[in-house]
Amino acid sequence: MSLAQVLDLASEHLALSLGLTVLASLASWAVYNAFFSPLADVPGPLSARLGLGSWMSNRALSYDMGWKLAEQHDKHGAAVRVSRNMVSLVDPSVIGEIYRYGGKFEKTSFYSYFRADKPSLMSILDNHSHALMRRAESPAYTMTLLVDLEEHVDSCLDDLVANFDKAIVAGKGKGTVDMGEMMQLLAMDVIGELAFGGTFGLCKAGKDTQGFLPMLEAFVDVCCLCGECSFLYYPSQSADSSCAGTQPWAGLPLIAFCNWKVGAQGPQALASKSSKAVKDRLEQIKKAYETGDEPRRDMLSKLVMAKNADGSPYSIRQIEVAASSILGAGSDTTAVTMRALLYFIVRDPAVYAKVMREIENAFDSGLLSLPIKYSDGTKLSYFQSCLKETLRLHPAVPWTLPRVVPKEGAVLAGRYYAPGTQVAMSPFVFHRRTEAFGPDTAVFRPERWLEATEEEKKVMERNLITFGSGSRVCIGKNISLMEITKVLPTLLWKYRFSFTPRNQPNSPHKLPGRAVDGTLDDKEPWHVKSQWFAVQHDYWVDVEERGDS
Ligand code: HEM
Repeated sequence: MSLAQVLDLASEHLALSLGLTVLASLASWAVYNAFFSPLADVPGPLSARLGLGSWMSNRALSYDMGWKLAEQHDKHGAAVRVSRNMVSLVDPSVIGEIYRYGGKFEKTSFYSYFRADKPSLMSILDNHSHALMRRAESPAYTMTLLVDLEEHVDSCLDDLVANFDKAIVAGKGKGTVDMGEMMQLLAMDVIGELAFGGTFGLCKAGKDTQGFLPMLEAFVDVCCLCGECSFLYYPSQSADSSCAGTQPWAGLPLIAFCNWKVGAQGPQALASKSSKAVKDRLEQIKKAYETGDEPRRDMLSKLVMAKNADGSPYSIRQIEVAASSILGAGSDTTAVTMRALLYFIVRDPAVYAKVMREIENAFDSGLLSLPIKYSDGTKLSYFQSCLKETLRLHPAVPWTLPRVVPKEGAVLAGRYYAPGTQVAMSPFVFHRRTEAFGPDTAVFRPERWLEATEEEKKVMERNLITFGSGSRVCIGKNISLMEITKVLPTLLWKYRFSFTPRNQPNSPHKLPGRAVDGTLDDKEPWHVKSQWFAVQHDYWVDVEERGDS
């Protein structure tokens, strides 16, 4: 046979050989993952056991993380393999192991997709660098500063209330408002006040004039998808990797997608607002030194004073990244929780009546007055137990909070996991397990927090992982609790709320009702999408003046 004939034959069969090679590689990859991987014995969906990595990506695309993962745990028990190398766990004993202070489990590179050109508290992976950054930025989150932050929440709340009043006038005594949007505008404006030197003016305008909402939504979509897509994921395992930093190739789809989905308006508005705010604040501080005036006290005033571990001051870019990450971490989460708390209260007439009795008594006795102080709102014990129960049943972040098993390996809930294995817990799934909160976990029952003994309360507090747990626990927890404790009692005191009926002419609803546990039901006032955040869409509420406020 001549050389030309050999080449002819080879090219004829090249496509076939290539196809067979790909098929054989995929088959051996799947066989290895299903039967020989160290996680081969952990049950889970077929695609995860075959190592195809598509199960988590599907959750990111289908917005059904919470209930799909809960289904898997109902079917398979306390440990579920959700991807080639990740196991979701729901055993209470592992919280302290995986997330504890001073522990060795680090965040997985999933979080690196939350990073801009510099790491933030949320996206930094290695524990040592995180501890240094947390120390540098913690003055922006102290309890003593919290009191100063209250007046900024009050001013945003005044702007929000004006929208409700306008809707009531327009509706001749009964307004209909998009509570989903209203709560988001408020939460964003509050972050503007706290971390960007002033409100974004969204509540005043009554709408998202800057395009922030679609921007944040697209950003989280891309983070979840890239973070779970194996072809983008595996090359970025190193601790300092980042889509927009050390791996610009991986950042390109992110930026392209954001621009395609929302245009550049949101990111640009945010970038120019943050750099102007930082420059203005540095100028103010300089002037304050000269004139002896006290500069405005907020989170930004603390961030501009932050120092790196070597004593050098934070660069302007570091301050901007810290402020922007506060917007990403603190606005959606707080808005989701405020919407859910109002939902759980209004949905049950007995709960609504009890909350109102408590608030009315507090106003009558002089415990509360407008503007409501956080320290007074914390004394509303029934309201506070409603808040706890909301944090349990509708945690703003239902996604798994994944960590890497350290080089020593780890025994978790009686099974050994090899170094490098990823282990995770979803607050949504865990909070609904009987091993975490007893037999009636699916029921909204605020009384569970009031009836519990001190010992039982301690266990429930430990099992409540809405804000994460241990060394990477949410640093903004108290800020959001302060905001919620001021806003909700004020709105409940001023207005009477009911869900806008879905089956009526001119109903504003556009999506089918879907509860946080995935149940499709037309009685639901909203449509929940469960991804990194459990966001409520299409949430319409009728609002009337209460009269005696
Ligand atoms: C109800 C409201 C909130 C919820 C449910 C929530 C939830 C969480 C969770 C679950 C984490 C841990 C993520 C993980 O371990 O993977 C976290 C971290 C974080 N949160 Fe929040 N958050 C809320 C409000 C806020 C607010 C208002 C701010 C800022 C003012 C904020 C800033 C942060 C930051 C900076 C981190 C990273 C902390 C670190 O790793 O040191 N959060 N949050």
